[in-house]
Amino acid sequence: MPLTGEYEPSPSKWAADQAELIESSDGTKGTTLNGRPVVLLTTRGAKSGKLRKTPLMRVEHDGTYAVVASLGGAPKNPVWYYNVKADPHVELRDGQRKQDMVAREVTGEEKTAWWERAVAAYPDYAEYQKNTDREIPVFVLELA
Ligand SMILES: C[C@H](OP(=O)(O)OC[C@@H](O)[C@@H](O)[C@@H](O)Cn1c2nc(=O)[nH]c(=O)c-2cc2ccc(O)cc21)C(=O)N[C@@H](CCC(=O)N[C@@H](CCC(=O)O)C(=O)O)C(=O)O
Repeated sequence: MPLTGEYEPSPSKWAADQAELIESSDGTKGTTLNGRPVVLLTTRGAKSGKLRKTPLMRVEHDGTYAVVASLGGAPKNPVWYYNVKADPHVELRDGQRKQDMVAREVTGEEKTAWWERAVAAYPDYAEYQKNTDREIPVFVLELA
């Protein structure tokens, strides 16, 4: 069931602009960062109930996606992490394809495997993790 509701752009201009470019071009523009593919995650705000759209690096393996709550290695999780914990029903846009998904935070060996895939997709994640004591969370997205 697709997420419906009022969209509230991110106050982070660069993210909001990229989200807007991806959506307004039906996923044909704005889908890279530093030459690496970017996807768009729609979550439901845990307090406002509004739709939030968050560009994230594309991490995919055998048809399954993961998203990484890196926030550049900041000491705290991004807000969208808490939205997903509160309501795991998300929408993932990868280019022109949008899918309703259920997000599940991974731990242990599963996390280790997905972390390797994430770093392969976007090597900066390894740097971010080095720069913070926070263990950067990873969600696997499964078809709803
Ligand atoms: C700025 C903040 O955003 P955030 O959810 O913390 O997410 C921060 C970043 O992760 C986000 O900007 C990402 O898009 C940044 N980012 C990546 N961020 C990542 O964490 N990982 C990535 O791989 C990544 C890649 C990426 C690629 C391109 C790009 O343009 C941005 C990229 C935000 O939106 N804050 C809002 C609140 C949003 C919200 O969800 N509010 C909740 C309530 C929250 C609460 O108060 O409990 C609600 O609506 O109910 C605000 O301050 O008003």
